[in-house]
Amino acid sequence: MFSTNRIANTWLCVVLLVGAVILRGLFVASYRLMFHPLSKYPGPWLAKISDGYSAWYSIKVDLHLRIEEAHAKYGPMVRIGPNKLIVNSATALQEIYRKDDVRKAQNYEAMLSIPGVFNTHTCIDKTLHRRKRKVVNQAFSDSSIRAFEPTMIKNIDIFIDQLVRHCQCHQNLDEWSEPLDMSTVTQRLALDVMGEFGFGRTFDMQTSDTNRFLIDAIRATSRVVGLFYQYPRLKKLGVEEWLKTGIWTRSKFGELVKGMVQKRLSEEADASHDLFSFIINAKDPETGQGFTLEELWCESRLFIIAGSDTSSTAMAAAFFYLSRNPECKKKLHTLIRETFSNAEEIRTGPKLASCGYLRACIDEAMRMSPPITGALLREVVSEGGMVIDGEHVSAGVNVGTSLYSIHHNNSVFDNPWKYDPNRWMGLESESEAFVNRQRMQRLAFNPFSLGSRTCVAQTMAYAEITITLAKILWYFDFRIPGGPLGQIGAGGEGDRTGRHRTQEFQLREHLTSHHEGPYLEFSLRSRDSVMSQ
Ligand code: HEM
Repeated sequence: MFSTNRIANTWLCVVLLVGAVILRGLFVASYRLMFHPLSKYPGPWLAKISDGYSAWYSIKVDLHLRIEEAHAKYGPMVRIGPNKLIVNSATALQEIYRKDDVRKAQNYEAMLSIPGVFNTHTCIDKTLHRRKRKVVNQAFSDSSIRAFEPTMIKNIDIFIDQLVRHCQCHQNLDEWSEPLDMSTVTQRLALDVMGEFGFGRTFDMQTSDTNRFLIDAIRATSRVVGLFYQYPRLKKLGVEEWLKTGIWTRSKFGELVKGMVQKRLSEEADASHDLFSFIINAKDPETGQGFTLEELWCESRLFIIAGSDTSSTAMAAAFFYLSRNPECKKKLHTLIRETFSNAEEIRTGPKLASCGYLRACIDEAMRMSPPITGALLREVVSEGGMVIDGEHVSAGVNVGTSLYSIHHNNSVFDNPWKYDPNRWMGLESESEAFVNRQRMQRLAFNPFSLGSRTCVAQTMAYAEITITLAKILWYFDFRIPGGPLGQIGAGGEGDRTGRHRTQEFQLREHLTSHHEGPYLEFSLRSRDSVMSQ
């Protein structure tokens, strides 16, 4: 009798609890659908009531495609989360990222690997960010990048050397190498450059297997962090513990970074020209405090991820588009041979700067496949809210523009899904309409974001990508292999998820992006060019 009552009571409690949860859910959903300041904006209905929508598509690495689809269906202003308004216009982009009415959204806090420890990228507080950025800016000044350039070129030359070996120098000039996955080799190069830039020592990714787990570790870290960025509550609920994805490689990554930081700290600040030579002794002008050990770890992790994944995406994308647009590649081959008299001349300076078409090909690759594809969220903090494209948006709302969508917005870019570097070439005799169009394009093109939170490393990234491409074009020709390998990295005809464009390099978004291919075959352009190696 007693136990029957107990069972009945337990059931009653369970039913009441489930009922309360359902009621609360219904209440929250009704509020978000009908009374929330964003209730008048269109969007997928699930996105309006829960961040679960963004989280799900973040897991599927497709969120940029779903946002693009929502813009096509609903127009330039779409609600992609209960509190997220995404606006697809060049004017909104300028208003959101350049104005002082916003700061980084609280979602960035979900990226922290140590609670309470922010790095330059995750800082939400504007004052703290200004102080960190001031220190980090020194490492990226023009003179600093110039001083680092020989080390960068040393690593690019290892890349070239490996390719020459891959081509097996003894072959006939008209023979082609085995296909090579450009995503993998550019990731290795970018990581070696970041190792040198961050800690004054290479990861030896290009020449040894030891640290190659880093590629998987970075991908696993970015996927987990990207998920929490979309749905911060998941982190608070302790979901990280359940996510076994890459836990082993992620902790190995953490140990490697800690080891490198410790080793670097045991040396003099100026032992090498790297990020640490600037931040080891930097002091906050107000508190007199320097970076703590935990801050150094977090800053280092950021640089390794932000600095490698992005540059390698840009390089892999450029190889993809050039291999599919032989007329552009041919023009570049001629340009590089006409501009430089030998490969050693290929470094930053007036000659490289004069290669406008090379820069146009790189920019066009980043327009088509931006290394960061998503909407970088900003919270409106001005008390009275702010106006975006004529619409009043209340304080507390998260706003953003998807880089992928704005880069394919057909009111800004003619034929936006076509790889066309000429759209970046200023042709003097063009009409006023053409000049206005170009001005609009420039306003909308923002692979490095804009305003006070723009990428700190633009100059360095362009130097790395431009020198690498120019050297490859100097030494090699490349082509797509036949068969299925040649299709890796491209969209598939008939795909219904937004990946149907066969001429588009496909990115899998998780904050930064992962990608595969293109697989390319290489052939040396002339033996003389290798002899000078
Ligand atoms: C093609 C290469 C690159 C692209 C397209 C790129 C893109 C971006 C973008 C879009 C942001 C803004 C992120 C946000 O608002 O959440 C950013 C920030 C940042 N990037 Fe890059 N990046 C590149 C290369 C690099 C490299 C090589 C480094 C380091 C060596 C780097 C370090 C950073 C840092 C520290 C920030 C945070 C800046 C701040 O908030 O003050 N990036 N990058």
